[in-house]
Amino acid sequence: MSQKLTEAYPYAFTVSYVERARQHRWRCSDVTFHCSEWALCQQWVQTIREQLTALTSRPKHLLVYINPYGGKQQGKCIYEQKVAPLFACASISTDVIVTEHANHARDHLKTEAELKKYDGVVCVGGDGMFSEIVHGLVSRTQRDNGVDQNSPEEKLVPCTLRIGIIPAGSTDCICYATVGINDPVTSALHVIVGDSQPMDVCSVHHNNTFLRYSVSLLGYGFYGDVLADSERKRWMGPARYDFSGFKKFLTHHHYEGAVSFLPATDTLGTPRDKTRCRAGYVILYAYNLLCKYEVGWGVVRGKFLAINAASMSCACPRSPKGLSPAAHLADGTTDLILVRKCSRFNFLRHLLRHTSKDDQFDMTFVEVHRVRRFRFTPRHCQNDSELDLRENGKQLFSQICRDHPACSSAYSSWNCDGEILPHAAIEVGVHCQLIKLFARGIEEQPLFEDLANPPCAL
Ligand SMILES: Nc1ncnc2c1ncn2[C@@H]1O[C@H](COP(=O)(O)OP(=O)(O)OP(=O)(O)O)[C@@H](O)[C@H]1O
Ligand SMILES: CCCCCCCCCCCCC/C=C/[C@@H](O)[C@H](CO)NC(C)=O
Ligand SMILES: [Ca+2]
Repeated sequence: MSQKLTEAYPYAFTVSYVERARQHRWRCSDVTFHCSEWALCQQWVQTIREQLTALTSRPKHLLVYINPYGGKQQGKCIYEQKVAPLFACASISTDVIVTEHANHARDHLKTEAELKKYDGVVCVGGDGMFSEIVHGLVSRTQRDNGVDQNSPEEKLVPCTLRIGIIPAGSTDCICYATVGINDPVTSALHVIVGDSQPMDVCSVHHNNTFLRYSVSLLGYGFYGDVLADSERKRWMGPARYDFSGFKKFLTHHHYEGAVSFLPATDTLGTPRDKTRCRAGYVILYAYNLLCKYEVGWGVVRGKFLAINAASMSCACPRSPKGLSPAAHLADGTTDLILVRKCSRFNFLRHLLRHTSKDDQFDMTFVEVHRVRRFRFTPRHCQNDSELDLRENGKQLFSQICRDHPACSSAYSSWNCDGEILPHAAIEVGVHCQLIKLFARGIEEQPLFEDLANPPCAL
């Protein structure tokens, strides 16, 4: 809210508010009120300020990290031109750090940042930048609470600070799947009004050693290969995914192994539901504990083109309904999608269904399970020297071996939210609602917008 004293209207004040626009976009609008007397005008201004200050869910001081090299390298410009003026208008003060190298934000959060000073952390970038913030905050929280991240069975302590995402990346799938659009102004307004959306986080381990956290996609086979190839083509910007996607589609590699999983039989809903995760979805019973007892584990062995675990829909501009359209953001489960070896034609049909209304799971070579934990063991894991070399970190030799025609199709890599994991054999557990975002989930489009959604003052 701001107070304007112009000659034409000496007793006037202006209120800025959020207005809903098309396709989940939010915009900031102004309305100016005129008063007959100065004192009355002051009384209004003071009362509105008091009301706004009393809203404790709204952040007052934020720590902002900008990745100047994400997506089309517009992060700094997007923040300065579109977001900073809105934060200033809402009286939010900020400490801004423009990152100087990869993992700058993660390491700063993990060790240095004075987190007590802030009401939230905002990242300007893509899914990779968000992942840095998650790793920094989750690791810091576990360290501060004496929790050992290396134990796959450990119950992790939830983070208290909320995270805001100002989209400036290539895929922006986490922003898209939690807000409904990758639009910097909309995301800034969700931060300002103090929205809160809990979110699940998967921990990924290998041999009782912590590797990484994942919130969107863990993909072996097709999505792992696409990522590995596209990382070498970062100079192409977001188009690298299309190029590598086409290339890897033609390559058509399959990978052998066993997937064991603990089905989430006690939750409401399945991955084949027609219902979608939308704003206001309430979890009736949330698991924060990882299930210790290995009862009811299932095993699927075979040759796979893709093994995907989608902890959220993974909707993005490329695929507006996502890899698993009915997945939920905060139900403590991940949707395990197994695409068995099939013809190129059938795989193309499956991929194209991500972009249409048809069910991508309704195919004989695709199966999907909603799970709380899973493990993957590649077929040659026990005695294959290539894997031992990779897992010992001898990356150069491993790369030479992978490029050799005889070795090239034995193992893929895991795509973990856009980062490549160094191990093929992994164990994954879902930690229900470990983090919170400045978001509210995708809103249903109301029939009568004005009645259903009263405006919200900044
Ligand atoms: N200053 C920097 N220099 C180089 N790399 C950086 C810097 N800051 C962050 N990074 C790294 O850049 C990687 C990519 O960033 P980001 O996720 O923002 O964009 P993107 O990969 O284009 O988008 P998306 O992840 O949505 O596909 C991240 O993994 C992050 O660790
Ligand atoms: C030949 C036609 C192909 C059409 C295929 C459309 C399917 C697109 C599905 C995209 C899902 C993206 C899931 C998001 C993963 C992110 O974690 C990661 C990091 O940003 N992005 C990618 C591309 O790996
Ligand atoms: Ca989930």
